[in-house]
Amino acid sequence: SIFTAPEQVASKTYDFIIIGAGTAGCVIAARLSEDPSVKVLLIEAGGLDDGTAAATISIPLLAGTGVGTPIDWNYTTTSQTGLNGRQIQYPRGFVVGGSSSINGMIYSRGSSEEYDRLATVSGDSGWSWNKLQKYIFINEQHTPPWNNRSNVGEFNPRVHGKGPLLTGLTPTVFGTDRRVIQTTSDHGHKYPFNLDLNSGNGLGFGWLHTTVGNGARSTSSSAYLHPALNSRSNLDLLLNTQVTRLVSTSCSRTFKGVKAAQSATAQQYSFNATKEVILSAGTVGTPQILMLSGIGPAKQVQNVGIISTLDLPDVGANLQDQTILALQWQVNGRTLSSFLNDEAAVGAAIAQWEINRTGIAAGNTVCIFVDTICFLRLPNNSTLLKLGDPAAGSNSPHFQLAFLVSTIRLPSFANTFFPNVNQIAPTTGNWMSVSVVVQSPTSRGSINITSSSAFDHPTINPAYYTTAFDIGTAVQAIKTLLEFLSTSAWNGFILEPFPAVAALTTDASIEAYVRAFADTLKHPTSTAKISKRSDKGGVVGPDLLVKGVKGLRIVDASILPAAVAGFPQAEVYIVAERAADLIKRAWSLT
Ligand SMILES: Cc1cc2nc3c(=O)[nH]c(=O)nc-3n(C[C@H](O)[C@H](O)[C@H](O)COP(=O)(O)OP(=O)(O)OC[C@H]3O[C@@H](n4cnc5c(N)ncnc54)[C@H](O)[C@@H]3O)c2cc1C
Repeated sequence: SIFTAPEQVASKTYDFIIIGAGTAGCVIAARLSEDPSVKVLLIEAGGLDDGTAAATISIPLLAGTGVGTPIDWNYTTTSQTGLNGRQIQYPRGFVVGGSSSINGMIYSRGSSEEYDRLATVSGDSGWSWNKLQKYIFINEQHTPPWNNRSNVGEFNPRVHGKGPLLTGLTPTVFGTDRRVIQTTSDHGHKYPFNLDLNSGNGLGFGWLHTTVGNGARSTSSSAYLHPALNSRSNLDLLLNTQVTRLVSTSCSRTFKGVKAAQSATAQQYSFNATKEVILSAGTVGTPQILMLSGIGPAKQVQNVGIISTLDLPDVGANLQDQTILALQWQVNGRTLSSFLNDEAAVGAAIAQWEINRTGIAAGNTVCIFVDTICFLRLPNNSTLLKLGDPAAGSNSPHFQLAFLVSTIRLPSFANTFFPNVNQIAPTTGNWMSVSVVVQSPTSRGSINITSSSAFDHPTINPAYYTTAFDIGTAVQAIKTLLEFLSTSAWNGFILEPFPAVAALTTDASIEAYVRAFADTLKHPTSTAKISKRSDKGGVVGPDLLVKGVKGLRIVDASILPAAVAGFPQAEVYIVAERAADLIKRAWSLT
């Protein structure tokens, strides 16, 4: 059943209570409720992914437009010293499906070494790439684009499974895509083509999967939750209700319930879990709820008047996030701006989508869609590596360059201009944009509560570009991009750089550009990171149970030990699938 207020929920006792119907939470809810003998309650702060939200979420053309709307938590970071003191808008999904309902839809698993690192830091080989294969296969499924364009030679079918999460490649090859691929064929030793970046080999240039299938966005809600809700009576979803804190049994650290309310002034309701409470509130929400419950750095918790239950210093610490910024060139080709600025044309595309989920709107995202991408390492002789190598291994990337295309990817069209923060897109000319991401940042930030109320936003401080490695890697990434675009495939296509890009002639000018324009890529992780059960540091052990307490598990991006070498949602899905299996085994469920 679906409830819109806590008083509607007749039973206050369930076997499992899951906090947050986001990317991970929906997977856990759907998998646990496969066993008809258990009752599962899923509590979500946001609303259902229907009504007006449904179009924003489902229509690929509109992906990205949920940011800054009521289906976004609309957080803001603290002033970032590494970004000239700027504060950054910090989106997170506030709706069923969580961030999988508002994200950029890119599906990229990263390198196998990343999962092997998860196994090493947790001391559990079950988290290794090889052992996780079965969970990857029951999660994801490659599907053809809406126009059935052949994807032969653009991916490896053997590394994709039969799961409910639908992914696919672009419906139309774009001129820029062809030039990227051409460069890999002209200079394969330097710019190697990778048939499938989801194969565990996460380095090189290749085609990018997105979570789009049958012409629509696939989310953890559409893939997992709704099918489960539609077919089972042992799963309840409570909407518009925020968990305000976890409740332990008296005089013990066994967590057997939650308090929840619809606003700071509304009545608080209690719900009890006879088996487990599972926290899936995300990298921001999870440490916030832990601290509100007295679990976290004792001093921080006490500062806002909460009694410390368990001094766990790593709660809210180790925040890692990646940044994005774009470089733009005027090119010899038509752009899509006229379509995107033409309300009637966009309206017609959406009307066509509503009829049969085809056409331009069934493509991919409107402003930062990527068909081709590369994940690269710093040169082996880079002095930056003397600072230490934060990548998961020697086959894992330090940075990413993504070749941005817009919604209509007809062969004769060029890319549009992707403006950085505070940049205004030119109204004339045809533009190509390429984004730059430091994949393995060493800067560490934090999440902290500001009051004892769950309804006050926590402080979010990603501490961007506060290490020499991060800024140096961004500079190197931009230099690599400039070199890549000077190869022959781009001759005659690139006319001239945007003035701000033309000014990038020295390391100092590139660094200034990064600090002026870098924005969040919206990939925060690691605020409740995993470690060996015997390790003093970390928040959860290899089974994702919170250290030092009983009955409480965390399953979301906060447990990841480090920023993801691909894009995080794929890894969150994979972690959630294995976590569901661990929970089922712990309670002998089917
Ligand atoms: C705009 C945007 C673009 C992105 N683009 C990409 C991309 O293209 N590819 C990619 O791989 N990743 C992308 N990401 C990141 C990716 O979506 C996230 O890393 C991933 O979805 C996180 O999953 P999660 O389960 O940890 O958290 P979420 O999916 O965010 O789920 C957390 C859920 O908990 C709920 N919640 C929080 N607090 C409470 C509370 N107190 N009570 C009840 N419920 C609560 C939230 O409302 C939410 O539904 C993007 C993210 C954003 C925001």
